[in-house]
Amino acid sequence: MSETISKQINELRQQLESYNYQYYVLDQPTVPDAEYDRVMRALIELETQHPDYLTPDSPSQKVGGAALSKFEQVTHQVPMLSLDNAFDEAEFNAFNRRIKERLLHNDELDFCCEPKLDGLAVSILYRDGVLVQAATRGDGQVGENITENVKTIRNIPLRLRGDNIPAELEVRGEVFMDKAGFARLNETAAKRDEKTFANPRNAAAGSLRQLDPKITAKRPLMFYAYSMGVVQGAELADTHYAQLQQLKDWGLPMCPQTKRVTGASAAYQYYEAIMAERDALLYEIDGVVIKVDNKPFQEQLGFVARAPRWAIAFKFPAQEELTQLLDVEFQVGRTGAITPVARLEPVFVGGVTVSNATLHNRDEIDRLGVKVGDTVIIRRAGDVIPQITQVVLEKRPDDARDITFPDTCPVCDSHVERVEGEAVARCTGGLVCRAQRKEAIKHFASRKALDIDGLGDKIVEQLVERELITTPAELFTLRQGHFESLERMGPKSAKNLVGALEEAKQTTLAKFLYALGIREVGEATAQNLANHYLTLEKVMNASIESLQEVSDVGVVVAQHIHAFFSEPHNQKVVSDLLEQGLHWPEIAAKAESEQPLAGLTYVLTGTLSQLNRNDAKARLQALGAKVSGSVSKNTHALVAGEKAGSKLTKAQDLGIDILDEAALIALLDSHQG
Ligand SMILES: NC(=O)c1ccc[n+]([C@@H]2O[C@H](COP(=O)([O-])OP(=O)(O)OC[C@H]3O[C@@H](n4cnc5c(N)ncnc54)[C@H](O)[C@@H]3O)[C@@H](O)[C@H]2O)c1
Ligand SMILES: [Zn+2]
Repeated sequence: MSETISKQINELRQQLESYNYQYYVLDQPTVPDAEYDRVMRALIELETQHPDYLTPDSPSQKVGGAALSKFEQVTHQVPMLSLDNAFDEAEFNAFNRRIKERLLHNDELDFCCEPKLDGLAVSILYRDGVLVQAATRGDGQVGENITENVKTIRNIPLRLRGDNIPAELEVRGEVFMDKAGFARLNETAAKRDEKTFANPRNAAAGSLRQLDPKITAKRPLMFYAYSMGVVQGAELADTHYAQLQQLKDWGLPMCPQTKRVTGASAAYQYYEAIMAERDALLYEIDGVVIKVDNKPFQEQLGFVARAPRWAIAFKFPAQEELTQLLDVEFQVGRTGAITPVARLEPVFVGGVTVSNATLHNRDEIDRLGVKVGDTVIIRRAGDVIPQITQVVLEKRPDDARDITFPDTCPVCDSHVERVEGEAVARCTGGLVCRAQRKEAIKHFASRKALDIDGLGDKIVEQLVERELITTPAELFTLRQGHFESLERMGPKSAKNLVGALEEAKQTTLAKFLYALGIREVGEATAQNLANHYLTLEKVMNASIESLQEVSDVGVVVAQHIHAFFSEPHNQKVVSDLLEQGLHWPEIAAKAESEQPLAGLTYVLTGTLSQLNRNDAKARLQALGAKVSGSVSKNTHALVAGEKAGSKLTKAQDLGIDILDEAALIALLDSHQG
């Protein structure tokens, strides 16, 4: 029995020592604070039940981590301690009861309430008002000399101001990084492929413990004072709150949210109010610190091994927790984007139970290096959706398995496309995929596409939900009776819809191509494709290389078009549509007279006020003209709008014809059928 207890205790101690090392020395924690706190509680519980095993070198009796030897060491005349924790209201009330009993005090106590800043404790020594030394907490007894680094923090005065300045004043407080500064620092680091910090606390610690103060100076560090250490040659106030005011008068920054209250329930209200404000605060906090305000009471209460009895860190519910990644599922969005979603062992974090988290895309999976079966850190802060922030590698099981992205859509089995340079993978079955059906059919029927009069979004939704149609082609198989069965649809509207469908069958190749909803193929691109290839068959068979010859089509769009028409499901819908009788005038059959600008190259420049640039281009192309982006001796004419620049000058130099917008409109109108 006793052997197993001692073994258990040793394991917990070793675990905590390793966490301490990663956290305090490397500034790189591997588990969330909540996990650390749990292990610590388990240790304290065992040590309380079996006091024989309690030793002074147990992590439960020690503060922080050892001072790094690369810095000069500073011995603290008054030890820098940690704080005891309360994790809920009952624990906080127990704290209040304990101290009142110890003080034999029946009335409500005054408390000084402060946000618990998530940074690191620092001691700053002023002699005759001048900053002479600064040190980290280290192990509480011995810290690191970081004077030059602390001097670079902008809101720390190098010289005190005001009256009655003590001969010696040791100020204690927290150095931290605000949320915006932390985000910027990590962004820059990520861009340079440098290591990023897990949280603002580690970023602050890592920045402050730099051997080169010039690096510290570049980091957005801030300081708030929260107590005094050694003080000589000054009268001090007899409450903690009033002492903070004295520090403020001497020019030291103090947290603006600090407040004095009377009684435990007022302190609890403060805790709730700050928790509600938490997301809006500019800096990260992990709770509030409640301190007995009366200084003589503080002295009476004194200390236990590693913390004062007169204060407590009342922690907020954890925003980071450990859980296990059970599986990864792939969801298809309404535009075909395939998103990996993590299925998690349900865990209570940030105030809710979380069982799913998005993994965004393949790049994110690679960045995390995560496998199914891994223990991961999940973070949920405020309203932000839950994120997996880190993998706990030391907890990886032997049978952890790689996450493989599907080659085919999990919904419709169409091919999955991943365009180079884009993080997102997509289902190419735009016309058939159940996940994309509603959007695809709405787009197909929209005004600039097939323009099916009366077929609004609500109707499409009903048709799809009732499974009356699964593809745009099936729209044309619907009879009046089908429409009449829909909500709020009279016989007359149903009849009109059937007529509108019949009418929509007569279209143009450009509109048909646009209606298919190929990614990044807008109206203008569809028109260019039609002008270039003249027939649907040629568009469908075009290679990626050939597609790039079409004006405005780059490699990405070419890949989208090619992938779309390579997908057999889509080919089937296209042939179904043709079978339903969709048709358009053959462009190739156009008489010469209908292509009056064939062989002529136009260039558009400057701002057009009446025509939109894309329309102007499309109309020129419809008349057979080529529209190019640059002026050369082959240019037939330049259309110059307002504020035309270098292209106009070049055209003038080359003696090329120049049209203004009015002339262009006249030209287009003169060829209007
Ligand atoms: N994730 C890990 O691996 C890991 C490892 C070690 C420690 N930790 C975390 O650190 C905690 C222990 O660290 P700790 O000993 O620094 O204790 P603590 O951070 O829980 O509390 C003490 C510290 O609070 C800070 N503080 C902030 N605002 C304050 C204020 N207004 N007044 C007084 N102090 C204020 C001071 O720096 C003080 O040293 C653990 O509970 C755990 O959450 C995590
Ligand atoms: Zn699909």
